[in-house]
Amino acid sequence: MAGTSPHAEFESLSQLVQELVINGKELPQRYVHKGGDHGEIGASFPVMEVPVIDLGLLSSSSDIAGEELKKLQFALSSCGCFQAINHGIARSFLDEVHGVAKQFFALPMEEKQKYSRTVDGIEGYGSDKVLSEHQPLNWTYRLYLTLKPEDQRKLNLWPKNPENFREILHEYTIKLGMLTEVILKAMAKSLNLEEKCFLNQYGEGATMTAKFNLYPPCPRPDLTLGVKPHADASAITFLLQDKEVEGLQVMKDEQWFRVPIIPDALLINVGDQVEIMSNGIFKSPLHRVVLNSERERITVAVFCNPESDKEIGPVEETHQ
Ligand SMILES: O=C(O)CCC(=O)C(=O)O
Ligand SMILES: [Fe+2]
Repeated sequence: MAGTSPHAEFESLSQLVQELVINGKELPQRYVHKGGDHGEIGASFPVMEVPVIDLGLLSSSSDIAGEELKKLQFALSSCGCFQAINHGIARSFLDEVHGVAKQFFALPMEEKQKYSRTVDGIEGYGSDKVLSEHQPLNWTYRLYLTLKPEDQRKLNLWPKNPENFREILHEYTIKLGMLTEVILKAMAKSLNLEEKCFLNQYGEGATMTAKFNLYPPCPRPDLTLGVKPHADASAITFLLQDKEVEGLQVMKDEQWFRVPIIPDALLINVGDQVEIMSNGIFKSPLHRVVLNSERERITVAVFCNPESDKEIGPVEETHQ
């Protein structure tokens, strides 16, 4: 699109997806993903048995906690993710987090565009940033926001509608901040390492960002993706899945597996930073999002990243 600004292109593409949702037209070429090295999209894939970890048991008597830590260690070194249950966040609160995301995405486009990502920024509402003519686009809208450190929040991009959006997101940040500590400690303990060794590298001034994802229904889920294959650059990621519509796939042993929905569970995955800190024992899994032709899917990912100017590296005791 020579002659138009990237922003104008972004605007017209975002309208394109909106039109497609309404009119159900053919898929534009820009959205066609060739499977490439990562294989087919539309095939039926097996369900992955993602280990379910009861976080409440981690603080119980040592035998029971020991068993749960073994399960955690297995989960993180095999598929790189687990379903956390009994995590202390009420079902009704998780429903509210999902609910405010749903209400925001249901607003008219003009209202959502008040929170649009700017041309040179990464935060805010929008679809894929177009960096090259040949880049396959993801079939998604997202709202990306910094949560922590608090003084780095761009509150002008935090929706005022629905009116409890900001309050819910603030509360969710606090709850996940506490869980991050619990999980980083458990990860270290599961490897018989000093319990704070990951947490110390993670640092006091760690960054948390949220990505609210909307995947509209897609007329050709066999040709395109909601998110192309990637591994998260975070230390760990919390994913609040849609309770009704599946879509996440994780790669293990060169094969895609579907991640099942467990109501009330938070899916937690290792990111590249913890893979490094654990000297590669824990895996930052390759994952992608497939689409549904009938139904939209809404998820909320929260990325927890080590303090930005802290150097990280494999924890000493993991060196062979
Ligand atoms: O929406 C999902 O299921 C996963 C999203 C994801 O992987 C991401 O935002 O990094
Ligand atoms: Fe991801």
